[in-house]
Amino acid sequence: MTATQARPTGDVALRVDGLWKIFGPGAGKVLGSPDAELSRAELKERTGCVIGVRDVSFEVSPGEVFVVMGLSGSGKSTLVRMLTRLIEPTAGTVEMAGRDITAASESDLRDLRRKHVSMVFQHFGLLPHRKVVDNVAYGLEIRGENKAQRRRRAMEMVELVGLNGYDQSYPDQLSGGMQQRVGLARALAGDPELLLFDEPFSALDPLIRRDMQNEVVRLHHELRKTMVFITHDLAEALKLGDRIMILRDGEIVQVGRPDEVVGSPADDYVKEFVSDVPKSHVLTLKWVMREPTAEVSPDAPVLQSDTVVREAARAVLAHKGAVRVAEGDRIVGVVDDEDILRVVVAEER
Ligand SMILES: Nc1ncnc2c1ncn2[C@@H]1O[C@H](COP(=O)(O)OP(=O)(O)OP(=O)(O)O)[C@@H](O)[C@H]1O
Repeated sequence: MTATQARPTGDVALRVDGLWKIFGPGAGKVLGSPDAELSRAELKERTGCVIGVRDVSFEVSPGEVFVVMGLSGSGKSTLVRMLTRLIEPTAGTVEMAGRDITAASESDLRDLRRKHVSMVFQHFGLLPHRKVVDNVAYGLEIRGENKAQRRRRAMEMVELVGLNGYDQSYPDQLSGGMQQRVGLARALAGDPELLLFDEPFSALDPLIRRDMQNEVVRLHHELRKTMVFITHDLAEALKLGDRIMILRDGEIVQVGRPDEVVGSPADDYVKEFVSDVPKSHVLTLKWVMREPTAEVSPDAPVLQSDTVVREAARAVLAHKGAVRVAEGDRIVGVVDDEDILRVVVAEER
């Protein structure tokens, strides 16, 4: 198994296997023919078909935040829409908690979208003539829940996303950030197993955007929902993702934890992406440590290898000489002032 296909073990919330989307007339005939080997540009030139997503496979664990990142046109929206079959895949399978979505009937799909999966979009999609509380309750209404129940739940969600006092407002009376909070509350109201975010904060001002990212981090800590989050912003991906999948031209370039993507970019495309990242905020000691040496005192402090460099800096700099780095109980390396400063100084440059 290659690094780009690294898979988590244990339970699986979402499994995507060999997923393809080819747009255009005759798209169904491309797979299984030699044309399937062509590059995106060559295929377009030869057949007029466009590859949206090419042979993508990955798994998401329960409670994981899985970020899909790539430039415009890399296939992010097509991929996320195929997960609930808002776009029909050309080939491949999608399984959610063991359910085969690709084989599901229309009524199963309706059920899936009403009860099990919620989506948050860039354009909030709020109903302008409904108050905040009624927008939040909308999905519950469609599900047929009674009025008292859905109102109670909607008010809980309004409070959860920090919109207390705005339940009777209309969407156009709220700022963009607040409208997106309504979108979040609406998505959470039905207690879905999986939340899909399609560039939800791209249209927001940078400060509001940061607030909303923090809000997602907070909600995730609180609710531990499985999330698939689409973005073209690496900083957002690093902040939110337990793992990040990087797409280019519809294909997977790399899947890994933030420190893996920054510490060991799969190719020049990813290297370019991560070149401006403040590395000390992302890299862990694992990426800067050296082999343990005999000179390191057995009394030297021990830090875990998954400690972020920036957080370790104070302890390392405060100690005279190298500190030890451990994985659990096992000492796996040493780090001294110079190793830390090398990362920090490179960042300054
Ligand atoms: N309905 C369609 N018909 C033909 N080509 C399409 C269609 N939808 C998407 N594409 C093409 O598929 C490719 C992937 O598009 P997609 O919108 O998934 O990318 P994206 O990464 O989400 O981009 P963006 O960030 O701009 O939304 C692009 O080349 C796009 O032009």
